[in-house]
Amino acid sequence: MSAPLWPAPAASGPVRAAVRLPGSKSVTNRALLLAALAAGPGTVRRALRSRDADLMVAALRSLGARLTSSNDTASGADWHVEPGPVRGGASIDVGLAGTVMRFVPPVAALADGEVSFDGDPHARTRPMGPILAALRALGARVDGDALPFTLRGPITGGEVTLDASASSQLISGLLLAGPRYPKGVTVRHAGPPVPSMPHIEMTVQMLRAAGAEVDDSERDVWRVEPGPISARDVVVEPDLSNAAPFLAAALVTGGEVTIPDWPERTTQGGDALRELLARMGGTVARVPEGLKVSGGGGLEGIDADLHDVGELTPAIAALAALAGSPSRLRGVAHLRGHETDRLAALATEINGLGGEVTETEDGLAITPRPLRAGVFHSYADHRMATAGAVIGLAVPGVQVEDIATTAKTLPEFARMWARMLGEGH
Ligand SMILES: O=C(O)C1=C[C@@H](OP(=O)(O)O)[C@@H](O)[C@H](O)C1
Ligand SMILES: C=C(OP(=O)(O)O)C(=O)O
Repeated sequence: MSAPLWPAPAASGPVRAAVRLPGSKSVTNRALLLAALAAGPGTVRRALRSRDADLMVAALRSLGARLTSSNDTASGADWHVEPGPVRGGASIDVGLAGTVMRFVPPVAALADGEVSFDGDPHARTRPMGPILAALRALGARVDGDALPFTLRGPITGGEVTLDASASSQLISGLLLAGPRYPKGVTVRHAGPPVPSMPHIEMTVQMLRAAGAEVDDSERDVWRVEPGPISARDVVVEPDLSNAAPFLAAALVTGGEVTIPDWPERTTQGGDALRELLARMGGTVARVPEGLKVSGGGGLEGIDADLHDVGELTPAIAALAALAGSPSRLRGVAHLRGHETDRLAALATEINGLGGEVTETEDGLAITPRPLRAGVFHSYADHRMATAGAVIGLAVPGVQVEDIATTAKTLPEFARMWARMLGEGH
């Protein structure tokens, strides 16, 4: 049975809007996890409320932490987090959340007792083998190399080598729990280059901010010393990856979109939108309120290596399909292991509307063609759904299947999109 179809609104003119985005998924889930492992109670403010964040909250609760929210709205909350001894006996649902499936097992490995993990059907195909093997090498009993699996600690930590070319999260997960292992942890990567390095920098920076000692001076080696994680009051930045479809709308419609509170400095990969959108013809400016992107000067294709910022690929591919010249998106073979095989999904769906997209070994070659009305399937992938919305701005009659899947990181997407299009007309 297929999910409902959402008629993607076509833009009736240039959009002019300010779009306030909820907190970053990546920062929220790291901050909640570190707070749950801290030496005392702490607070995570302006945290994202979404499926992935709620799954993290539920996982940490079932491992023994107490989390209570205030200022709770559909898309944000302040969490008060009281750590407790990490306990076994839990059954954890990871949904389709990479941050939950890769970050929580290393925490569960602190417990003296069995913890079982499972998730959505597609989650069972996402790469987990290297992190489970690493936990096994560090002394945990793990049955299985993918979801579902059960894990039994406690582990003492130490040194481990793994191939993290399929996902940076395989490293981030081991590092985040690392200070709590009696011997700390040394993680060595051996294999093709690790993608999404800004997300590992985010992990290292957030660990250091929480008082952990991290040595990342040698390429592909990370050492986390054992020690307490400090209790803190953390404020989560807006989700810059989720800014992508909204800023893309400025380019597609020749309008202007401002994202308030764009951080001056950040480890979020989404910050690369400033450069990518400028290269595609946008005018990008920091303004007192945040970041403003204006279109109107044409939409050009791009040849870009997105290895560090793979999350942005669906939005960039949507823009590329509407551009005035061809594009090559490179360095993103690992997207085949994301929420869905994003390279296949993007090629199939854009081509289904009359486009010309071919998969390459590590990305996509996109030749713009006139597109027509049709269904854009989302494959339970929030970023496929929002890519369909971007194309729909310029192509009347696009229907995105299962827009509700945006709840993974942005439950308010459809309402925010409508509001953006309503403003300024
Ligand atoms: O650590 C994180 O918060 C993330 C790391 C990246 O994963 P990959 O390295 O698997 O691409 C990114 O794509 C994902 O959305 C979030
Ligand atoms: C790859 C993504 O998510 P996850 O955290 O589930 O890996 C994403 O949000 O683009």
